[in-house]
Amino acid sequence: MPVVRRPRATSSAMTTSETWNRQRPSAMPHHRYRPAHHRVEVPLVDRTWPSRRIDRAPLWVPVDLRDGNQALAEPMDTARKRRFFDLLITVGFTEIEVGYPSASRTDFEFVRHLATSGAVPDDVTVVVFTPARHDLIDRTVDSVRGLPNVVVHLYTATAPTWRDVVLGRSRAELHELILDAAGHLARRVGDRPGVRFQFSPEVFNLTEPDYVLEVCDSLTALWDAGPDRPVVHNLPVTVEIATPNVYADQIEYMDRHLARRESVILSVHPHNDRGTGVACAELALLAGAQRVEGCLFGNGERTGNVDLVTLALNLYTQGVDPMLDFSDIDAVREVVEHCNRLPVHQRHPYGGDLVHTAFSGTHQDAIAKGLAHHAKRAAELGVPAAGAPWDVPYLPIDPGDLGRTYEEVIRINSQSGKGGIAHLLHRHHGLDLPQAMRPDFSRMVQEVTDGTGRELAHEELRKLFHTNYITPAHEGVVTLGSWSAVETDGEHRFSCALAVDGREGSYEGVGNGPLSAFTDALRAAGIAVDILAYSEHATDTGPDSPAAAYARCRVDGVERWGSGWDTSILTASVHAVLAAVNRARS
Ligand SMILES: CC(=O)SCCNC(=O)CCNC(=O)[C@H](O)C(C)(C)COP(=O)(O)OP(=O)(O)OC[C@H]1O[C@@H](n2cnc3c(N)ncnc32)[C@H](O)[C@@H]1OP(=O)(O)O
Ligand SMILES: CC(C)C(=O)C(=O)O
Repeated sequence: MPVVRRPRATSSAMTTSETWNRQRPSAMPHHRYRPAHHRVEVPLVDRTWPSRRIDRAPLWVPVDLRDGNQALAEPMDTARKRRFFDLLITVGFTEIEVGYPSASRTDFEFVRHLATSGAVPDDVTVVVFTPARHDLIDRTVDSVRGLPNVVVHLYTATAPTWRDVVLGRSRAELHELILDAAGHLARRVGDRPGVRFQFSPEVFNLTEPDYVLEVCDSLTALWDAGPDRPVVHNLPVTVEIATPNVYADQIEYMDRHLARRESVILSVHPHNDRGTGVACAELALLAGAQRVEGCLFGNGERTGNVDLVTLALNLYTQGVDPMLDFSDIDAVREVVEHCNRLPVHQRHPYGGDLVHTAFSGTHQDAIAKGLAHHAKRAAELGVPAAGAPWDVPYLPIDPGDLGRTYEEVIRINSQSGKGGIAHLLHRHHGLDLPQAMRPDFSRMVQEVTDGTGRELAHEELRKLFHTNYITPAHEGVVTLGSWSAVETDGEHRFSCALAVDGREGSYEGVGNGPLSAFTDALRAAGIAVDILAYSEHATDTGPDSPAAAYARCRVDGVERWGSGWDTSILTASVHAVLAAVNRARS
């Protein structure tokens, strides 16, 4: 039998990974697929985009009413489109793709509705989409009659597989078809002021770069673009097939080589098939893109168009004005969900229900400390908390900036810890548990959440705290009847009626404070009590606000926490000690 030798490892990394990486080959037929670099080659070696920064917002162009709409099981009717359009205006978009007028009567009529209803503000440009067919171009041009600012967007797929399989045309034949359609469009538009042109070589990311340049440059010339009437060349990732750095190289290459560059607006249109649409758009901006097409919350064909909300708020959290207003993100989401009839995922960046919420203990602890630190910092700077620089762990954005409250930032389940629990009790019920008491209550909460497997709302936390730490003062084996505490010349005297295990009696104690006098009275009743820790605070502002008191006591050798809650601080503190006594003796 021949000896099969394993090839020797060529690097130390390989040797190491052979020892720790024990994954097994999958049974899936990965050999059916080709790596991206076999399908697309970008002649760029001296790329500069990796060391650039994005310091301003691009021109955002929402395509929800066209690309998003064409991906819906039930396309929007005029009422839904209008609601979406109005939202886009409110958010601040100034260029909006409104439809594919030659596709359907609904789309055509919506554009006519915009042209005749006064819905389009003077500074807003409407984009309409058309394939390269004379009859469909005619219908498109008819649709925009009366609209003052229009971009007519012509598209044709240019990638080899589409040329060969879908359109059945060679490079030259397809180029000819595009020029013919673009010429027809230009003739139909004539010298109408306020109309500009856009071209998308669909599947740009799989098209040979020299072919894209050839086609785009010829259109720039045909449409006679100039800096005052620039053409938009929109270079889509129609279907993602490569890592985002490849797209960035493609865009930088186009940025450097497109003719009459000052007369061209370089636009990008990423989809999200590999889940990297946002990364593609951001790297494309580094690489020279000036305009981004996408949809709110990433609706669109298959896995969606790039999400403009995420892109804009990513910029915002870098201190860059996104030029869009998402200060009521839930209202935006509500309209988008209504119009698309699709839900936004709970984990969706920025807009999902759960994205500002921490369930896990260490995250909650850090957030609670971070929020307290933020409030302190704002006070030191003399500015409202909403105006102070934001640097709170685990929260990349202040939920308040999106119109969210802090209510949902921390929620409690079995993954939670003492920091989060204390934060909720404090925030919602004014109970500021002493640090040393927090682990004790946290264990109690953990027992419930582990036992039920479910979340505990802040009201349930309060009840649990109340039942375990406050109620025992009133319902234990030691009950306190009428009592009084007086001070004479620095000496405190505590007189009370006590029932211990059902035996009633009157007792007195003295001490250097009311609580030590109370423990002295308890000692007289046969209960040895040491107060090991004690604290108290008002639970709200104002003279009538209740006080909370916390006491850790050693009672006949057993240590327990107790708590009291009363409008009188003294009563609260007496109850706290009594609750600890009862917990120790139960
Ligand atoms: C990446 C994108 O999002 S592209 C936009 C996709 N959006 C849509 O398709 C929604 C709206 N579309 C429609 O309503 C219809 O497809 C229409 C009205 C445009 C055309 O309808 P139909 O005439 O019935 O053709 P059909 O839908 O089958 O489209 C395929 C034909 O269009 C051709 N075609 C595809 N893209 C283009 C284009 N950009 N320019 C010209 N022709 C094109 C195909 O080659 C094919 O032609 P063939 O019939 O000669 O083989
Ligand atoms: C044609 C362009 C704009 C497009 O929608 C795409 O490629 O996804």
